[in-house]
Amino acid sequence: MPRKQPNIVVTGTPGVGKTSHCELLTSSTGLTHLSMNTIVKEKGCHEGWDEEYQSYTVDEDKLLDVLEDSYDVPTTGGYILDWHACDIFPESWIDLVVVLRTDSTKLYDRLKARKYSERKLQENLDSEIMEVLLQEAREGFPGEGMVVELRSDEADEIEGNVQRITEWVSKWKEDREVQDDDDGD
Ligand SMILES: Nc1ncnc2c1ncn2[C@@H]1O[C@H](COP(=O)(O)OP(=O)(O)OP(=O)(O)O)[C@@H](O)[C@H]1O
Repeated sequence: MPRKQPNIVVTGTPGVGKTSHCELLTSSTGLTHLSMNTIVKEKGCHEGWDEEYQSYTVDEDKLLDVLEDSYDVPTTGGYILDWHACDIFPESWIDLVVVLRTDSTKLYDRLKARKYSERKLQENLDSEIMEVLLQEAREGFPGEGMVVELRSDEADEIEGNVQRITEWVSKWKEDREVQDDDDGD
């Protein structure tokens, strides 16, 4: 059975604005925000805390099992998956990948405000400058129009991005309804 609602991945380097976008998208689209950071922590999808990186070492297989078994992500749809990586998600689960991008000086300020270590800060800045997540998204989701790159430098850009994604969701649903009607004929 095809999904009645789409699944969207919102990805990007830490600090780029994923949470800020997802919170607004939840109310404008009616989709459910699933933060992988929260699920990893709450459902124990990890192999412990890494002191050096100040983050959990994620058990990706367990995380995918939880998304499938507890949330029915691939079959019911209707989720916004918020994660700083996208290559763990099977292509068949996902309808759109949004890669948020930001200027490195702005990212520096945002991560500095979080008191990231110099090493972690530099690694994330390098990742943003090298477009690591954009490449990952394009390789993992090669289908036409699957990956959208959006700027998240200024606060007022968030609203425009949210509007654009919300319009995409409406169109996706309309197209499915037309298809269902055609199949019913
Ligand atoms: N487009 C933007 N313009 C100005 N400030 C922004 C923008 N997007 C996010 N911020 C600010 O940057 C900080 C980080 O944003 P946010 O938590 O949404 O990032 P994130 O990508 O979800 O990070 P993480 O991956 O660590 O969860 C917040 O203080 C937020 O207010």
